[in-house]
Order: sequence, then C-alpha cells, then structure tokens
Amino acid sequence: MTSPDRATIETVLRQVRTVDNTASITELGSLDAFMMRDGVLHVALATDRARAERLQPLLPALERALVAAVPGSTGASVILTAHRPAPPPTAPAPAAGGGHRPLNLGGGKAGKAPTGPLPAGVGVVIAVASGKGGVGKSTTAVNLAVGLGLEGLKVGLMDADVHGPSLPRMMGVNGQPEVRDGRLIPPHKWGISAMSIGMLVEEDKAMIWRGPMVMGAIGQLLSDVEWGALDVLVVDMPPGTGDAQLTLAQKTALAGAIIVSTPQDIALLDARRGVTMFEKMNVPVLGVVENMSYFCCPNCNHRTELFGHGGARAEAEKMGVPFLGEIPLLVDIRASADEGAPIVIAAPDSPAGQAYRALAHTVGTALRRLLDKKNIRT
Ligand SMILES: Nc1ncnc2c1ncn2[C@@H]1O[C@H](COP(=O)(O)OP(=O)(O)OP(=O)(O)O)[C@@H](O)[C@H]1O
Repeated sequence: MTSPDRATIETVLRQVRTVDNTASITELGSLDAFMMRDGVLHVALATDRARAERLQPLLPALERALVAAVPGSTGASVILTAHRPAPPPTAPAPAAGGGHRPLNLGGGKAGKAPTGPLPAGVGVVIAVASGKGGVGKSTTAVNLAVGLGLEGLKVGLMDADVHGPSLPRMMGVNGQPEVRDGRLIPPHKWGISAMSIGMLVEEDKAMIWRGPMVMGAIGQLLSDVEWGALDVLVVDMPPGTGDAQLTLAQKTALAGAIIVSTPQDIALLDARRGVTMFEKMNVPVLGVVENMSYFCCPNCNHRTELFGHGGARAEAEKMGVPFLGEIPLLVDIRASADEGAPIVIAAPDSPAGQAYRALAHTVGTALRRLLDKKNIRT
C-alpha cells in the first residue's frame, strides 16, 4: 500500500478555491486524516457547520485535483467530518427495526434516568457492550462513533476494553497522546476524538491487570482525559457482565447501551445476560445489533447465513428491546479496521458502510432528541 504524502495533499487543499475565488479549501477546513486503499485516496476534512455549506460544492473539484496530484491514486473520496451539517432525515434509511419507535435514550425501564458524574463538557455517554468477547463490539463501536461524527455530532470514543484495546489499530492512531497541564489530550482522527488504554501502556501489560487496576485505568480515561465539548462519548466496554461493567456504569451516567451479538445461540445467551445487567442498573438498552449476520460473496453476491440468521432480531423482540440492524460478515470490514480506517470512511457506500451509517443515523436521531431535551448545544 502506497502511503500518500501529507504535503502533497495540503498543497492541493490550498490550490482549490471557491468559485468566487474568496477562499481556499484550507481556509474553510483542515486536513483531519487520510489513507490510500485499493488506489482510492480517502480524505477527511474537519470544518464547522457554516463553512461546510461552502465546502460541499467544492468536493468534486477537490477529488479530481487530488487524483491528478497524488501518485498512484485512481480515485479520491473526500468527506467532511465532525461539524458537518446533519444530513436530511430521509438519508440514510433507519436501521431495520430501529426506526419504528424512538429509542429509549436517557430514561431507564423503571422511568428513572441514570445518575452519576459525566466527564467535563460531555453531553451524553453511551456504551457499546457485548456479553461475549470477539463478536465485533469494538468494530461496531468505532464505526458507530465515526458514523455519528458524519451525522454532524461532536463525538469522543473511549476504549474501556482494557484487556484487548483495539481502538489504536482500528482508528490508525499510534504513539502516546499529548499531555497538557497534566491532562491527556485525545488524538483527533476521522472526525472524532479517541482515547484508549492501548495508547498508554503496552498491550500485553494491560492483559494481565487485575480488577482494581482495570477500574483505576477506566476511571482515569473518564476523568483525566481532556475530552472537550462533546455531544456524545461512546464507550467501548470490556466484554462480559462482571465487575468491570458494573463499576463503569456506576462511575458515569450511561444514557444507554447498545448490545452487539452474533446470531449463534451461545452469543445470544450472553447478549441476554448483558441486557439484563443494564436493565438492573437502570441503564436503558437502546437495542441489539446483529454482527456477522450473513456472508455476502464478493464475487457473486451470494448470501450465506454462516451462523444462522435472525437470532438477534428474535431475541430482541423476546426481550422487548429494539433491533437496531444487521451487519454482514465481510473481509472489507476486517481489512479496513486493520488498516486503520473504519469501513464508514473506507467504503461509505458499500453494504457494510451503509449498515453502520443507518445504525449511526438511528442512534444520532435519538441523541439529538435527548440533547435538545437537556438543552445541550456544543
Ligand atoms: N462484520 C464483520 N465482518 C468481518 N470481520 C469482522 C466483522 N466484525 C468484526 N470483525 C473482525 O473480527 C475480529 C473481532 O472483532 P472486534 O475486535 O470488533 O470484536 P470484540 O467483540 O470487540 O472483541 P473483544 O471482546 O476481544 O474486544 C476483528 O478482527 C474484526 O476486524
């Protein structure tokens, strides 16, 4: 894979100007992240709502200029992140099952809203959890968080999966975070701020931590990170339903939890435990996502239901929680995660990209409603 040169991209950004020649792209936005995949250059530009409207019409010209300037590129795809205006409510379509009724965000089953401290500047905290490891919880958390950024929300992603922190790899953020006035500054990539224990310690060291150290580390991620003004902090929870999950839910006011499961019975059994745990803690379960729902052959498009199919939808109905959609099993999802660009960025229009964006749209709509209710504007 050729690594594109940052300076070349920045030169193109300076050269492409508005039709009335009053501003260059650099004056309307800044280069957030980029990567090359299969000859296509993916570029994320950070901007704000007002300037996004001026930037949007320039994107086709920018994409053409990038292809001409960046060696080895046969195509370019530019997205505006973080502060881009919310898309019209019709696009993309809500995730299957998720659009029928508003998600129960911010109020528990017993009608009581979860209480507890929120990290300074953060409007809402939601969790992505699974009863069982390896079902694709982190992949879902990363794509949901970046997808929420594409919906126009200010998003942070906290990797609380202390025993298997995968966020640095999946987001393509390497190295240690900056420390300013004793506070950790989360790196900004693909339109969101992200922090993981994997950026602070070597992965194999965290693997052997015991309970109190794990809880200490999670507490630090909540309190010692300068998250700044965020609409939502998405927490990638450790898998399971043990002390770590309970303590995390007690340390901060979780407005809702999304449970990820694969269709197999064994995973669904654990998903049910997850739903029960959150309900006991009065944390609303926003719904269940079925990951690795089916395999779609990249050559002939034949759909195979490797692990059975529809189990999570049926289980969600049984438990009385929304079903938020199904994500296919696709090599591209794993490959893009391994390359450090989530599929919502690497292939936003692919079936997988669309599935995650639909999930983000459903969750984003519920989040906006809650932020309006709480009168929070970041
Ligand atoms: N829908 C999918 N299609 C293909 N590969 C996937 C899909 N979802 C996840 N994967 C891959 O499966 C592996 C496990 O995914 P992930 O790390 O997201 O699971 P997890 O539930 O967070 O695991 P853990 O509990 O160990 O943290 C990763 O290599 C990931 O790229």
